[in-house]
Amino acid sequence: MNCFEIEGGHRLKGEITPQGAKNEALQVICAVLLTSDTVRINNIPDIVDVNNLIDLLGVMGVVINRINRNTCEFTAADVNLEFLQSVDFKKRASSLRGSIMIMGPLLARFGKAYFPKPGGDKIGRRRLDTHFIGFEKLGATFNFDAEDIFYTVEASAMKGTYMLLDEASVTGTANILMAAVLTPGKTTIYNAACEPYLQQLSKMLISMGAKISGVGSNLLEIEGVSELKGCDHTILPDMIEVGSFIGMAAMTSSEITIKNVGVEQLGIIPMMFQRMGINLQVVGDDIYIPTQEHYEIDTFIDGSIMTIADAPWPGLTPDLLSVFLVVATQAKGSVLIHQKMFESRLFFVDKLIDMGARIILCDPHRATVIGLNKENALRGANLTSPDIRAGVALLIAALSAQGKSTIQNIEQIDRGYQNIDGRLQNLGARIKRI
Ligand SMILES: CC(=O)N[C@H]1[C@@H](OP(=O)(O)OP(=O)(O)OC[C@H]2O[C@@H](n3ccc(=O)[nH]c3=O)[C@H](O)[C@@H]2O)O[C@H](CO)[C@@H](O)[C@@H]1O
Ligand SMILES: C=C(OP(=O)(O)O)C(=O)O
Repeated sequence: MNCFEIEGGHRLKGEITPQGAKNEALQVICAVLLTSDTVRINNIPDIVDVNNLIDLLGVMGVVINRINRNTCEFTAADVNLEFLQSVDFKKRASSLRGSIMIMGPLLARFGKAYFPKPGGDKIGRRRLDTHFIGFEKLGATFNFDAEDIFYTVEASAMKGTYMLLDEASVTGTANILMAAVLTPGKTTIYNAACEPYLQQLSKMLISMGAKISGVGSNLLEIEGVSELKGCDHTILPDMIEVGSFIGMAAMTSSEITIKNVGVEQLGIIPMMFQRMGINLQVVGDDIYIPTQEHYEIDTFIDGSIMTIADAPWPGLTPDLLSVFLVVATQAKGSVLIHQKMFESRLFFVDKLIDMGARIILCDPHRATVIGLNKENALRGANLTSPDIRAGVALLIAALSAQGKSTIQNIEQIDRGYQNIDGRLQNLGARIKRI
């Protein structure tokens, strides 16, 4: 097991370019199963979760042609459906969460799909009801083997319909959308998630011949078509990486330019960092963060302590709350971090408290952070990364801390961040993989 050894307290400087978005990659790579034609995808992040999904498709019979580190061609002409019952399939599919999105395409194209318990971050209960209720509405029958934890959906004929999702699930919407594009008739999905990941998936499906309207809203209308063709798709920059780098620059008092961020698709992320007092400037499609010795958290207009909470898009993505929390530890002022969606994502604050941060964990969903205003640096510590985003938050804390830190379980960070140590070394970070 690798770990990171970090000597903190040094400023960083230079330019960094975000990788392609992990959560978009997982959607659009699953979408290649919708056609027997070749689909080319550019700007694929070279990260563990995405590589596991590509390998899974490969063993399912999809022909994969890796053009270079970040570009792949996929041809799903012969998919081996029998493999979906094998032990190997169960093992591979359950190594990540995003692979659940093979179900919609398989159901639409072959009339059946199977799935074991999905993997992904252990950040609280993560139900799949929305996915399966949606498939059932389209006419599929659903079976859940509770002993084996194995999900089955089958349909001899599906038909477009109206559905109101019980929640705006990101992967659920993607799964139902991919099933609906090949389902005869009109499907309406209300309370659809509308993250840039889904906008990009829709854009790709439209270029494959799908008929979708309402892209970017929570009301998607789909007119089913009988087949889809190949396409060439480019993944957006990873907005979670962009946010992580903004937080890192502020915490380490560094001057950093984040290149080609896809600023139009960042939603309220830059504004929320500005409310944390961080000076960031949008220059073309780059974000420039000058060295800042101090940053002061805004209050609400009435002077009360600000709350930073997650919400379905275009609200603030839950995947950045750990970064906002760590950034607040060195701000001037106080903030309440409210993680509404997940119930086990804030426990890593214990480690920040060990490093000297002033945080009160009010309950599993809420933490109050009283900023140190950089008057006392955090102390280096031995840390373990509990999940992908807490892992990055701890990495940022370690880079800002006085002294040496080690971070164990960095496989969690590698799931979502491409060559993070190498890219941070280029900015002058003293980080070693040992
Ligand atoms: C592979 C992938 O793309 N993973 C992302 C995806 O996971 P995923 O698609 O699994 O997450 P969902 O959107 O289904 O749900 C996430 C959590 O939020 C809750 N919920 C969801 C919608 C809603 O309107 N209200 C609500 O409370 C759910 O009950 C669940 O606890 O979306 C999450 C929410 O942005 C992100 O954290 C994950 O990184
Ligand atoms: C929670 C995340 O990922 P996953 O859904 O793949 O576990 C994430 O990307 O922050």
